[in-house]
Amino acid sequence: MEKDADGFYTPAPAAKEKTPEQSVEDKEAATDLVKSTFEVSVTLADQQGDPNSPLHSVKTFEQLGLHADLLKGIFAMGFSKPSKIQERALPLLLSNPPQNMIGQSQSGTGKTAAFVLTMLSRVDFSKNKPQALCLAPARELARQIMSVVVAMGKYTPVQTEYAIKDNLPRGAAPITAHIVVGTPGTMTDLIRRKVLDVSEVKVFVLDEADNMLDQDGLGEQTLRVKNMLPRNSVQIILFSATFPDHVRNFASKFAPSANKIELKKNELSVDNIRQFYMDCRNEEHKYEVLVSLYHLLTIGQSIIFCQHRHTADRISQRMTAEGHKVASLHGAKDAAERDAIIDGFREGRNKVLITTNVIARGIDILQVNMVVNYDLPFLNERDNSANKEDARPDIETYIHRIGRTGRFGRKGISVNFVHDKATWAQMEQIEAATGKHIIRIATNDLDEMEEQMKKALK
Ligand SMILES: Nc1ncnc2c1ncn2[C@@H]1O[C@H](COP(=O)(O)OP(=O)(O)OP(=O)(O)O)[C@@H](O)[C@H]1O
Repeated sequence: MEKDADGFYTPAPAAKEKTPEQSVEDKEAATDLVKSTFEVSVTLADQQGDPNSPLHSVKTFEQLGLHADLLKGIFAMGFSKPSKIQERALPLLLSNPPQNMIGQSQSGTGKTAAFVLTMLSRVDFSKNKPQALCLAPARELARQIMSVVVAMGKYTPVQTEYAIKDNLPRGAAPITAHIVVGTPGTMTDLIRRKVLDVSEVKVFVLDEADNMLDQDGLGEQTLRVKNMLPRNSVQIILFSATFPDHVRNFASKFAPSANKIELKKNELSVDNIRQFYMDCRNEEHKYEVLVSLYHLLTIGQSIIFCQHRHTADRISQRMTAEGHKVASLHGAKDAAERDAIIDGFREGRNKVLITTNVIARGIDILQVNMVVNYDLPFLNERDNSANKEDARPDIETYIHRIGRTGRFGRKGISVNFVHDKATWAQMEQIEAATGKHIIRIATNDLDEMEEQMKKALK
């Protein structure tokens, strides 16, 4: 086990709309910030290897022996040095013969670039066939991953295709693109319809892998895709900020003999996200408190998470009727609308996004400096135990939700609304599981909230 204690993250630039040039400058400045304070443990599939050997960690992108066109793409994105997970994962991901990887690192620390670079460097551009597939749990995340593939591959001849709903019409010609990114249902459908020929696939990536493998969620569909791929010749890459025990075993079977990079349990969320809670009297009071926070929510950008679609719709309609500008996004909206809403938010046209767990994972919008858990995430959804005392908090989803702020060393704050015994108990369990203190802010003291917010974001 290797320990790093290089210091804390430093403040992010003010949240304003940025020109592409400014974003690149920000990222260059940010590269130095992700000197993590967290511990990772590296377990090599080949037990003879020494995980602390310099060969298993790089300090520069140049050391990776990447093609010059890829290096050019990386630098054009404003990345000057690899982040910790990239330092550790990339040498293992790129070594030959290819080896599977199960990689864990906190939210916003640069996992995407690690797997995108692997896909791009393994593809043979002279073959017009799909060679790398990447699955994500939601179309918004698939589109974001694709934007990284396109940016990083800007100076390569890479061709890409989406496997997301409403992208390819019935009767579409076979895909000739090298890299296909999508969601598992559509990916399965395209393979079955023979629009996607997988015979040349050599890299298979699951982003948010614990979610993709969860038996109660997307696990079955993901397994179906894997079972259609060539046997034994595909490099399987699993990445997430969380790998709860109940999926770890399955992950090890899914990606056999994988190199593993793991976080310690109390290192699951980054320290640069300050966590608060507000003690509301009841459901209606939650709404009033949210409205009273509107000014603070719009200082930068913010995401409000609800457990149900109807709550997201209801509060956004009410707030809109009362003259506030908010957008709402959830899985019941049609594909085109979802794309327009997330793009509008990404571009800063909307500053407050009210949503469900659909974008709890992976979404990377640097200007988001506040996350509100209007409802805490909980499990036991099927028994409809929303307000029952036995509703267990969904710790992983909580970690991912608050991770929508505090990206790549920036600062951020999260606020939980608690309003009864059950939500109190859930929050205490979250505190215990993450080992992070959640600070109370009075609901009637907006000045304190503003003060705390300024302090946290300084
Ligand atoms: N080496 C780097 N230098 C500068 N910026 C980087 C570097 N690597 C990644 N980034 C930036 O850091 C941000 C977070 O990266 P990314 O979205 O890959 O995080 P993640 O680890 O996948 O997070 P999550 O667990 O939430 O999905 C992105 O804006 C990305 O462009």
